[in-house]
Amino acid sequence: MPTEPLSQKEIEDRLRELPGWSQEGDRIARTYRLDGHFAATALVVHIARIQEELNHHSDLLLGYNTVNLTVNTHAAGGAITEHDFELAHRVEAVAAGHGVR
Ligand SMILES: C[C@H](O)[C@H](O)[C@H]1CNC2=NC(N)=NC(=O)C2=N1
Repeated sequence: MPTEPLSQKEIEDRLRELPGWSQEGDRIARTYRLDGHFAATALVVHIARIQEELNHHSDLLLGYNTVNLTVNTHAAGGAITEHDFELAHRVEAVAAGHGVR
């Protein structure tokens, strides 16, 4: 998959396909709200497995019942690339199963 930086229009077009996701500076971001701390922690573990499989890793912030994910592509100098959106879609595909609100 290419690691070329996406243009601002490409980023905005792709974010429209990802309700709940937004651009925060040079990253794309999402916060999930779960039903308690253990559920939030379980989602973090699941995300970690996906990230290892993709070899693409976000920064995750675990709160009491929230998981905040922010990501960009280090290999592209911290730009937003297709890798970041691939991760976002993979996480979205499993998040509902964790009972996100
Ligand atoms: C060597 C290894 O493939 C790279 O460091 C991978 C690991 N995880 C990564 N994660 C992110 N967010 N960006 C990268 O460029 C990246 N590269």
